[in-house]
Amino acid sequence: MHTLGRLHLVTDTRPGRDVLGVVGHALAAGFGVVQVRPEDAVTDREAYELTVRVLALCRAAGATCLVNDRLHVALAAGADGAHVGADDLPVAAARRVLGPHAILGATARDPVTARRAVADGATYLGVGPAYATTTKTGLPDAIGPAGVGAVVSAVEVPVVAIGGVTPARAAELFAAGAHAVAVVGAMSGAPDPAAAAAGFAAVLAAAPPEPAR
Ligand SMILES: Cc1ncc(COP(=O)(O)OP(=O)(O)O)c(N)n1
Ligand SMILES: Cc1nc(C(=O)O)sc1CCOP(=O)(O)O
Ligand SMILES: [Mg+2]
Repeated sequence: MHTLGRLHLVTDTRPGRDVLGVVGHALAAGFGVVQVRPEDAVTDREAYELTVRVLALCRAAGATCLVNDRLHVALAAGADGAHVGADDLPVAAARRVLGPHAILGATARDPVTARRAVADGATYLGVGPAYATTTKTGLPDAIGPAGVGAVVSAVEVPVVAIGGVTPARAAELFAAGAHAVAVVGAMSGAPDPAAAAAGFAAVLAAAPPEPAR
C-alpha cells in the first residue's frame, strides 16, 4: 500500500489566481499533497515565502508539501520533498541534495525513463501529459490512460498522472492503475474551487481499491 496521497494539487502562480485560497479548498476536501510550483518568473524569495505559507496549511491539514524544481527552496522551507523533470537536476543528483528520506518525484513519460528514475532514487513518478493541457506549453502529445498504465506496469513506486485531469478523467486514470492524480487548471481555474475539490474527492471515494504492492 502506497502512503503518498492520491489527490495532488499543483499550485498555479499565474496572475489572477488565488493560490492560497485554492490550496485551502483542496485541503479541506481531502487532497493529501500540495506541490508548490512557482512560475519561472517568480523569484526564489517569493517561492520560499509561498512555500512556507503552503507548508503551514499542509501541516495543519496533515498533508504533504512538495516543491517543484527548486530543491533549495524545499530544503530551506522544511518541505517534505520535491519534484524534478528533464530540465531540472538529474534524479540521482536531486536525491543527493535532498538526502535519503525526502520524497522525490520525477517526471517520466515512458517505462524506460520510469525505471531509470526509480533506480536513481525517485519515490514517485509524475506521468503525463495524460490529456491535452493548456497550463504548460511544449509538452509531447497526450499519452492517455493507456500510456499511464504502461508506466504503472513497469515500476513499483506510485504513479501520479498529470495533464488535463478533471474529475471524470481522474476516474479513468485510477482505473488505469494510477495511484494519484495531479491537478492545476481544474482547480485553480474552476468557478467554484470548493465544488471542484469535492468532485475530485467523490471520484477518489468511488475508485476501486489499489491492488496490494
Ligand atoms: C506530479 C508532477 N508530474 C510532472 C510534473 C512536471 O515536472 P517537469 O517535467 O519538471 O515540468 P515543470 O512542472 O517543472 O514545468 C510535475 N511538476 N508534477
Ligand atoms: C506541469 C505539468 N506537467 C505536465 C507533464 O505532463 O509533465 S502537464 C502539466 C500541467 C498540468 O496542468 P493541468 O492540470 O491544468 O492540465
Ligand atoms: Mg521541472
